Amino acid sequence: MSHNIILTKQGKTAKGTIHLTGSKSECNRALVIEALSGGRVKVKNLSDAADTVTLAGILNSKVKSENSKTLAGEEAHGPSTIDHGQLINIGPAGTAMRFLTAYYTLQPGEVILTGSERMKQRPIGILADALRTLGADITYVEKEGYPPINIKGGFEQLTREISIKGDISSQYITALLLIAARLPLGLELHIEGDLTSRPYVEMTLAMLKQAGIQHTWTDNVISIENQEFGETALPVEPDWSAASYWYAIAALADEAELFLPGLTSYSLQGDSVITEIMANFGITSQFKDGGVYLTKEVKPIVRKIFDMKECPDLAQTVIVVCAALGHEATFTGLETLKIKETDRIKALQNELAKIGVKLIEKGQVYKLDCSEKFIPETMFINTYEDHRMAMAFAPLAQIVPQLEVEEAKVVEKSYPAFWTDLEKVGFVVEEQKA
Ligand SMILES: O=C(O)C1=C[C@@H](OP(=O)(O)O)[C@@H](O)[C@H](O)C1
Ligand SMILES: C=C(OP(=O)(O)O)C(=O)O
Repeated sequence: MSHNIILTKQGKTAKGTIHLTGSKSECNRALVIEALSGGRVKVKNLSDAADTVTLAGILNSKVKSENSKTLAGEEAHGPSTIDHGQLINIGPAGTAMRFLTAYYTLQPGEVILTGSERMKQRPIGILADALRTLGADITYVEKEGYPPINIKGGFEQLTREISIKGDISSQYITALLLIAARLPLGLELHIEGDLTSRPYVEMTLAMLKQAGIQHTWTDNVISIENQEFGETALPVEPDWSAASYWYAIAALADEAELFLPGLTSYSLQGDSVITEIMANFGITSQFKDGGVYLTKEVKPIVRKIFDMKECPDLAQTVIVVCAALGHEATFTGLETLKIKETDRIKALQNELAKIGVKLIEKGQVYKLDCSEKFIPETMFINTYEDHRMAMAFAPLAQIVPQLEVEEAKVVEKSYPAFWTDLEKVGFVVEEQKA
């Protein structure tokens, strides 16, 4: 049974303190690092994002490390033996799918990794090919290049040098970097073409460094030698992608005073660039008292072009804010949106049409046309099993008198407390059976 949410809000003032959960991206890296380190590295402030809870559950249930040998022939660290042909379902978690694909090539035994119906349409071939070049045994169970995949772990490494396309998903690169230090020959990764979502690769390397793993990155080549993890804690910051919805709420309010504890200006998360993006919409971010204060000043919006290549998860947030304000901006760097939880371009086009706004694709450039924009009395938001569709459109409840959002629990993927947090700043959230 799916439940929709009806959102209403009196007035256009947003005031309150919101404690955000930990970054799903940082947590999922930290969990894999922890598992590969055999407990030397410990994650702190684990997120309650469903993708993280799923990954933690899978990694924790596989700890049977006694007496087993790793690929390198040393004593195993962390999860290492797995039951023959075990089926592991990671649901809609893209990072978990990609990171575990690499992770299980190191673990003796055989697994089938699968996910939601959408996951079976999200490509994995580029990563599987790279791992096969290293020597891993990966085969496709259904469609070539897509999950589910069968992994026979514990391979003999054939080479340390591989090439990988950088413009489809940075998650493939992260997956390889996470296991690199456990490869007997290490890894020399040549990134071909443009690198998309670059801050996520930087996050991976920064977290590995915190865990004692050194690297070099020269031009398009990242190298990591075989080396041991250090004994350390990996603290996780609150989620900046989640923070973006609070920036959107502030941007669509007349008055805002929001405090988001735990966020700092020196984040590993590229999505912290939301502070700069939203400055264009009159939002000031002041870092003090161990968090960030957002305030709003109504002013004309000048910036016309937004490149989302380094922060794709912010695209829906920023596009919806521009549409709601009738700001006809141009967007680039949206190519990867088509292979995320849904085809986010199509989903945006469909939902923005409900307020008369068009998102027009011209090659690699997307332009908003707000010439026929209107504000309906009620609006139904389809969410396409995409948490970010629900959260990016929810701020519109400040403008549209009644907003119904399909399948409220979709937000659990990254931000389970989203609806209850909205109530803290005066949104009225009512559950409605679909
Ligand atoms: O590595 C990560 O944690 C992520 C990388 C990005 O994916 P792509 O590299 O596929 O753009 C981002 O969209 C995703 O939500 C999380
Ligand atoms: C794209 C996302 O996640 P993933 O690729 O991990 O499913 C996201 O959270 O927006």
